[in-house]
Amino acid sequence: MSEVLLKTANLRRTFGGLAANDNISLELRRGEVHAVLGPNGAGKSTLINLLSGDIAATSGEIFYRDRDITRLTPHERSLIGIGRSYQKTNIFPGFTVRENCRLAAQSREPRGARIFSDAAAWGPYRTVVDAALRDAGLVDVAERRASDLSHGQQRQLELAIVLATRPEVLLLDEPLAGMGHEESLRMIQLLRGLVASHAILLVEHDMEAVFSIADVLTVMVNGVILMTGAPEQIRSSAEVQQAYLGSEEADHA
Ligand SMILES: Nc1ncnc2c1ncn2[C@@H]1O[C@H](COP(=O)(O)OP(=O)(O)OP(=O)(O)O)[C@@H](O)[C@H]1O
Repeated sequence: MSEVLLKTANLRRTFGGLAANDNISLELRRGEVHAVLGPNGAGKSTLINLLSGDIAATSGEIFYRDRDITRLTPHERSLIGIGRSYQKTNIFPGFTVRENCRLAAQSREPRGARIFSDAAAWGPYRTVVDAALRDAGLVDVAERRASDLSHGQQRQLELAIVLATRPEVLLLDEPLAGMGHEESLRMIQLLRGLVASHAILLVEHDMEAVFSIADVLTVMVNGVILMTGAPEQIRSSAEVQQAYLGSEEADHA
């Protein structure tokens, strides 16, 4: 089996009296897309926020390889190889696509070592920026201003910005949100190209896309894991049908 990069043990987060995540134990492996499904309010965003460090766990642990990272800040997690995208765009609109990636690449350096004003200091980032642009399908628009990109290209730039931080783990929060069919297919193709070298956690409402790309699915309901399994197991589970997929299909009927 492939290498476990990120693992949680009995992770819990409460907001007042509500357990938004409770007893969450899961593993993200290199070479796998692990999708997290669940109805609105199930706790998916809370889980991503806990893994990225944007919110603190109430109890439980998060391990990166064998290191306990439960108390690390988001920046510290980014430095060791955990990258996340946000539902809300994280782009500098007045900068070019390439400049956005350069800034992200530079953020990997310890704070004192950053020299934003010196363009020559960006040289060492060229390789990683070029790779991020290539892997996110943006080579042809690298010199365009981010604000001039289409919605789908801006979502690709979100991905490029994360890739420029050289992560091994990608935490992707609704990367297909607001995309048309063609744009979604393009993004799925790009994600497929990244799987071999990364562990990918995907929160996404587009079921067709999720089932077309996920190797493992975790279904959450009311803050807890209902089931984790391969796509065919999830699809054929009566429990999952009842708790989630059935109601989703009914919603879209
Ligand atoms: N900052 C917060 N303060 C209080 N309650 C919160 C906070 N963040 C999330 N919650 C609550 O925790 C529960 C889980 O929310 P979460 O956003 O993680 O669900 P979700 O599965 O991502 O939903 P959606 O699919 O709608 O994005 C919800 O009941 C939500 O209202």
